[in-house]
Formats: sequence, structure tokens, C-alpha cells
Amino acid sequence: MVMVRVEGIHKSYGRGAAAVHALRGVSFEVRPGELVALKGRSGSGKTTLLNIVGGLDTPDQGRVEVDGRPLAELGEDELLPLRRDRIGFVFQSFGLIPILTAAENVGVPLRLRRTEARKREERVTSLLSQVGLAEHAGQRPGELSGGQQQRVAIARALANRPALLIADEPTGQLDAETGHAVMELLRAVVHGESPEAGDAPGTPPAVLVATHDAALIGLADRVLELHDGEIVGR
Ligand SMILES: Nc1ncnc2c1ncn2[C@@H]1O[C@H](COP(=O)(O)OP(=O)(O)OP(=O)(O)O)[C@@H](O)[C@H]1O
Repeated sequence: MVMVRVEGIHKSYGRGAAAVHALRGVSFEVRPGELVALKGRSGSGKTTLLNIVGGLDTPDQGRVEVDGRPLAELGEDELLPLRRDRIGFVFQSFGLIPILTAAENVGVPLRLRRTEARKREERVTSLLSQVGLAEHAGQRPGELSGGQQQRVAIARALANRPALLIADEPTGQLDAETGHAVMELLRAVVHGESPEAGDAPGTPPAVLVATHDAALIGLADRVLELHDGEIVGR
């Protein structure tokens, strides 16, 4: 089974002489239970590729399937629930809502899905303890360290048991040790070592993570290397 299938993706920004060809014929697959690192220099196209795989942007050419569904054939009314329910996003800048507590931030995706309050609270408690933040549930992002904020963001991304977790430089703002701990957490999730992982027991998510940190790349199951919009190593 394949969770992500990317075939012959091209993407350019701008036109004419000023055009930037950000992706030039990228193809790869990611299976459930795989942690795939996407490495490459700044400007190599990593963010562009993750945005396209996550349905936040569209390619000029090529095909993307997530969870067996071709994104180009989905209307906004189908794409929205796919993004909301099947895909979790983690960004370098955490993206937490400053006025909400850690627990409230983690609960946002569950509210969007209208999960009943008691179930929501149970799940939030379980997610926060899984990422080691049970004691910090009532603190706001500004009262947490960078590593703690990123763990809240990961708990939030896992709230709906996504089939696919996309992380764009999730350790970019963290020191080496904290970054390593965050990457270990992603590894535990994808390898099904955590009870909250995946859709159901036995179905861990696929994780695609952009990073240029060599130590983190070493924790991946597989590495794809982007150079000027092309995969040059896999
Ligand atoms: N909205 C945009 N408009 C114009 N050019 C863009 C836009 N977004 C990205 N680009 C260009 O496309 C290329 C790929 O950018 P992208 O952000 O995907 O790279 P990246 O590998 O994620 O880099 P970084 O590690 O710095 O985030 C770069 O040359 C960039 O300048």
C-alpha cells in the first residue's frame, strides 16, 4: 500500500525571464510506517514539494495521490476534509495560537471535526502525555520552550490520527538536543511505538519531513535529496 504517490511534478513561480522552476519532474512514493526525510539546500524546492503533497498548492504538471486519491481530481469540498482529517502539518514556526493553552491548541482539530467534548478532552490528555507535556496542559505557547511548543504542534497534528504527517523543518528553530528529541518522537509515532499513532492499530502514518540537519536525516528510514528541483539521491 502507498500513502503518497508523486509522479512527474513540475512547478514554476513567475513567468518569462523571471520564472523560477522550483520543481522539475519529481517522483517518489511513501508508504505507511515510513519516515522519509527530504533533504536539500535552502531553495532546492522542499517547501514547494511539501505544500503540493499536502494539497496546499497545485503543481503545473504531474500527479499527486494521497491515500489513493488523486488531488487534482478533488473539488475543494473533498480536498478540505482530506487535509483536515487525513493529513497533519507541522511547521518550523510551530503555528500555535498564542491565546490558547497547550491543551486548547491540541484540541483545535477535534473541535473542527465536532468531536464531543468529553472524547476531545480524553484525547487531548492522552496526546499531551504522549509528547511528554501532561504537566504543561494549561500553559500558553509563550510560556513554553521552543521544543515544548513543537511537541504541542506535533500533538495537534496527530489529533485526528492522520494517515500522512508532513513536517517542514520541524527542528529548524530548536537546539541540536531538543531537535533530536522531536525527531525521535516523530520516529516513535511512525514506527507505531506510540499507542496514539495511526488510524488504527497496525496502520501507522506515513511521515515526510524536510530537514537539512544531518543528525536528523540519520533517523529517517529513507532519504530523498532535492537539488535545484530534482531528486538527485534516494
Ligand atoms: N511564492 C513564491 N514566488 C516566487 N518564487 C518562489 C515562491 N516560493 C518559492 N519560490 C522559489 O522557489 C524555489 C524553491 O523554494 P522552496 O521554498 O520550495 O525551497 P526550500 O528548499 O524549501 O528552501 P528553504 O529550506 O529555504 O525553505 C526557490 O528558488 C524560491 O525562491
